[in-house]
Amino acid sequence: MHIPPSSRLLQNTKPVALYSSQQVYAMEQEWFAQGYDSFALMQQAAWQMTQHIINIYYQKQSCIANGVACRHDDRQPRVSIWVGSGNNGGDGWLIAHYLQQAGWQVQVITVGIENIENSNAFADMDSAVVSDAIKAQRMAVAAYCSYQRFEDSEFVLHNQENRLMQADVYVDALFGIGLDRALTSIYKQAIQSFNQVVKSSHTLSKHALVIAVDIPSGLVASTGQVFEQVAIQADVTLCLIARKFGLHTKDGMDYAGEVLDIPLIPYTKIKPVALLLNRAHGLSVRRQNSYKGSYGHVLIIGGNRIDGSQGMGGAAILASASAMATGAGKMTVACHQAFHGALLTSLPDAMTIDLHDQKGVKHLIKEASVIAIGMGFGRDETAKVLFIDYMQAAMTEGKSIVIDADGLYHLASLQIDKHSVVGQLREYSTKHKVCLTPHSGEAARLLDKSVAEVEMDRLAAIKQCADIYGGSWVLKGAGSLILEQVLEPTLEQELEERHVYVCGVGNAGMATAGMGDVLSGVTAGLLAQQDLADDQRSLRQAVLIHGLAGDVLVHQQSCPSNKNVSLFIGERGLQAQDMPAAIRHVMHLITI
Ligand SMILES: NC(=O)C1=CN([C@@H]2O[C@H](COP(=O)(O)OP(=O)(O)OC[C@H]3O[C@@H](n4cnc5c(N)ncnc54)[C@H](OP(=O)(O)O)[C@@H]3O)[C@@H](O)[C@H]2O)[C@@H](O)CC1
Ligand SMILES: Nc1ncnc2c1ncn2[C@@H]1O[C@H](COP(=O)(O)OP(=O)(O)O)[C@@H](O)[C@H]1O
Repeated sequence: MHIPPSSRLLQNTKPVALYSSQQVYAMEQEWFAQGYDSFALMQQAAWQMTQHIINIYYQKQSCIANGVACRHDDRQPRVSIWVGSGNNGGDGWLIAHYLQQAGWQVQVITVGIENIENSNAFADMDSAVVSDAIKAQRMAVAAYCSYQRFEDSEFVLHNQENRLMQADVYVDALFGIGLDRALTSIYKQAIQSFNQVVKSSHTLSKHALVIAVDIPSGLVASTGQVFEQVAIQADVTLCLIARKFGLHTKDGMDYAGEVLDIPLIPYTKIKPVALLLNRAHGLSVRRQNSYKGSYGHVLIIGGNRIDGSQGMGGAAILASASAMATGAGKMTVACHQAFHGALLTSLPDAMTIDLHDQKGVKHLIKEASVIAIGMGFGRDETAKVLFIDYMQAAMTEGKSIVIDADGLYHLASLQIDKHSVVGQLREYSTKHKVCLTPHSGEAARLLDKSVAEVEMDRLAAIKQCADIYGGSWVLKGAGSLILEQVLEPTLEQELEERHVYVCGVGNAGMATAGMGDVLSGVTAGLLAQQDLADDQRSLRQAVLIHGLAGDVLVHQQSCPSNKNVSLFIGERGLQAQDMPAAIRHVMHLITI
């Protein structure tokens, strides 16, 4: 993934609107309803994609050999275009036709197409009975584009090394936004074969390029789901009409490669399902005439040790160190006494109290500006009683609340118990900041669903969480989703559907234990700093800072502004404990 350099970490561009397949179909229908022709749109799409393919290919040719420009060879490029039976395949046929006109050597591989029509090619081209995909196929066949049926050939499985099959560019036009379920056997086989052929081209050091038409086949555009890890592995996706949600969450991030937009039709009024964020809000510098009290007091409640089981003191340490790294003024940690020593060794700036000292903790809840509860809090009955008690105290005192991990576990079981605290929290969250930060497993429990059901439709899951429990939510994972509560909304805001945001930063190095505790700390630390504007201390800002900090540790180019800062660690081996230093660095970079 391309990571922006520090000068581009700030939010100076508009978030990218993301749409579902159904919405893109609706845009097309709006366009056709105005009298525009669908086949003309397909031709336009294919023509523009052809130009992109030519440009990308030659750009790549001139960049190989370690950035030293070298002349590409004189032979015409070879392209292998894999087409399915729908309109995505239609795009592929037309691209084949146009590339052949441009002098490229073209080979079309068809999948799932019974009969290739090669007679009477243009007799009924204007007829509405003939689908756009068939029209496209006829045009390509009439222009003598060579083609082969995947089903007939058995070629891929047996002749992967066959030089005839080797190409410089592979175009995937098997499925576009029409893919909505797990692949049937022949398509699965075709996609696996496509990836294998590309791989064998790479081994012949051909620098083969894979370009997906609209969306890599195998990836569901509305959800980002790939079934059984079978999808085209694209270098570039040429995204038609509007950016698809599935390209930026879950598996989409692994398969889409670089995404280039080909808008084709003008602005639509259809509201996107989500907005992609890559930039954080800039932070103002602190006032000189300020003191620790100006930047809030965070109370972390977590880090418990249940008798006879493992302790989770690290969760509280990571959360508190991260909150301090965002610039919170003061920190108290209510954790099991067994961890006080360890906590003070790593974070001497924190104050400590025993998690089980109910009177003392409730007194501190009064003092604090933000309560973050649940990280390593414990799941037993005693912990549940404490959770209810501390939640009620925090609500009575009107505090901002962050709930994570075991806090979410208790919330889910209190929902099953029909405990009044759930309703109270829902009501409370309409007037006060409440942030809830589950991963899919925790969300599944909160929704009484399986993890697979949550993963199948993460957008629906985060909306259901917000509907049931109220408050602002992040559904963590690759391409975390964020849905924020508007406090005391106007009637207009109440009627308007809220935006879901997708976090466009962060990396797989962050898939290690404790990263969620870090996020809770960042969220609480920002909330505490009331000198910051609402957007600057929002949940989406916290998720962005957390992701950017992960990127600073993994991608050297993320922190070029300060050559003296050496935070680079790399993806494998990144640990949650590395994050506070990177958070501090990001906080500095985004201060304007
Ligand atoms: N004129 C326009 O509107 C423009 C459209 N454009 C292009 O059209 C693309 C959308 O085309 P599309 O709607 O035909 O869908 P596409 O992805 O080609 O395949 C649908 C077929 O797949 C089938 N199918 C689904 N899942 C399956 C599975 N798991 N296993 C097996 N089969 C499965 C499904 O079957 P069904 O559900 O009907 O049974 C159906 O037959 C879009 O991405 C863009 O590239 C551009 O040219 C711009 C102008
Ligand atoms: N592949 C990834 N890409 C981007 N962010 C990730 C990835 N894997 C994990 N993260 C982020 O790291 C954090 C992990 O949180 P969580 O699963 O709660 O960890 P833990 O419970 O161990 O603290 C989340 O914010 C998540 O979005």
